[in-house]
Amino acid sequence: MTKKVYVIVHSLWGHVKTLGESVVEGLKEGGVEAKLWQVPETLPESVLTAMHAQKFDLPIIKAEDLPEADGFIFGLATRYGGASSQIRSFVDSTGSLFASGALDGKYGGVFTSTSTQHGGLETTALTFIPFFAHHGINFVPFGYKSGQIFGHEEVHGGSPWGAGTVAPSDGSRNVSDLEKKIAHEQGKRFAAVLNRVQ
Ligand SMILES: Cc1cc2nc3c(=O)[nH]c(=O)nc-3n(C[C@H](O)[C@H](O)[C@H](O)COP(=O)(O)O)c2cc1C
Repeated sequence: MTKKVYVIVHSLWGHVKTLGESVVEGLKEGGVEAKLWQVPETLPESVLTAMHAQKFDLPIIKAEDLPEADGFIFGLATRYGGASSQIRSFVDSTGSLFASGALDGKYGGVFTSTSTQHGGLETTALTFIPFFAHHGINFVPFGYKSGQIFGHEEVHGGSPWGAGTVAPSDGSRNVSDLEKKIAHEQGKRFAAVLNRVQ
């Protein structure tokens, strides 16, 4: 049966969403079903307006949607070196799935977005792993095998943890072609891992 992967993002200005679209394309190329979701927004409208937040036409995920997928890849916009509270709030809503072990044995990955090169790309990924561990979800890293994150010719996000982008909050930089390529490859590699297991 075709495996199903949910790509779940929180994105205020679109960078994480753009990466998520490339991850979805890679997953599909890798032969699995893939769907892009966003987590519920938790900030008041007045704050979102002040932040010039964008609105995205993506379905909003609920905890009870998770068991139907074989894997999840979370798109994490960094806040103070970790995942945003919107993502944290969503994972905090998975308590009943934790209690029943509904996600045990599934597969998980992450990709990240920071406004600065060293503003938390790795800490955001690393500090999200306990969520997977507590649910018994197998973390699937991006690794180095594809070779795509070795280059030094241009500034780029992405690490052995997962794809990534460098997204200054003044909107002066869009997700680069290389970062999209890395995100696409992450999706493809995640699909390959899923297709290797029962
Ligand atoms: C409250 C807040 C805290 C942030 N903290 C960090 C941070 O610790 N490090 C960093 O590099 N960028 C930080 N950023 C920048 C965001 O991570 C960046 O703008 C975001 O990843 C862009 O993704 P998006 O366009 O999908 O929303 C912060 C942004 C906000 C609003």
